[in-house]
Amino acid sequence: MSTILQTRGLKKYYGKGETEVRALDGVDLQIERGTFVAIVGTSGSGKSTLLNMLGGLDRPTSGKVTIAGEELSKLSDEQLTVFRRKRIGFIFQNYNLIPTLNVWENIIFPITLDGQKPDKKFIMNVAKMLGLDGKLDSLPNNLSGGQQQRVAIARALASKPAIVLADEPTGNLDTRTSDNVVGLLKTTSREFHQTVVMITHNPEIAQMADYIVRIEDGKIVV
Ligand SMILES: Nc1ncnc2c1ncn2[C@@H]1O[C@H](COP(=O)(O)OP(=O)(O)OP(=O)(O)O)[C@@H](O)[C@H]1O
Repeated sequence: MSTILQTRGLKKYYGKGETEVRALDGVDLQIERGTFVAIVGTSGSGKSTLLNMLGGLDRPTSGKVTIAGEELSKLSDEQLTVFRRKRIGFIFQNYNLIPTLNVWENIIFPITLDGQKPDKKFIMNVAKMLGLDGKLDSLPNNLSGGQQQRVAIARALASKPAIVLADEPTGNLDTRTSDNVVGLLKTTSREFHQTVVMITHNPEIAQMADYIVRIEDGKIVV
């Protein structure tokens, strides 16, 4: 196995002096290619901050994030945006689908934004695995929550990113749908050799991961 993602001495402090919040306080993390990792911890422990740093959505106060050999702090904002679009797929709790675009258009949206041609065969395969092949012409509003989240997963996988980052992807779903969605995410990541890092509050969902990373007060605890 090879390391796809690594952090060293990662810190993110918000504010200064008495109001300083140490959201991340020295995180050393190493994630191997193709693994499915759950990040757990109480509210305010630093999970979303960590995911934002891993995805290059925000810059750390100090420390390093290296993805596929690329150290993110060495990239300009513009380079980081391109790197993110090409190498990282994001899945959020509230799906973030575009209501005026149908399912297929939503799935390929980030690829077209990047000026690339979608790999139709690959995406159809992903859509099929996620049970969306009969829904490609539907608008998001006509889908259930679970179906909308599956569209968001297909969109995240469509550009074949090395890493998929998911922030509470099942937060708005009932237990059975959550199990299904995470099971599918696990299957697709295995099938397409993608690394998945997922935040969850739900211990049962966390148990579905290959590894669990627990974070407390901005630090990883074992
Ligand atoms: N932009 C910000 N400005 C100031 N403080 C922030 C900011 N973002 C997060 N924090 C603080 O950093 C700490 C970690 O927040 P974070 O959102 O990473 O926690 P979390 O574990 O994801 O929480 P939750 O499970 O509730 O989403 C919290 O104390 C939070 O209040």
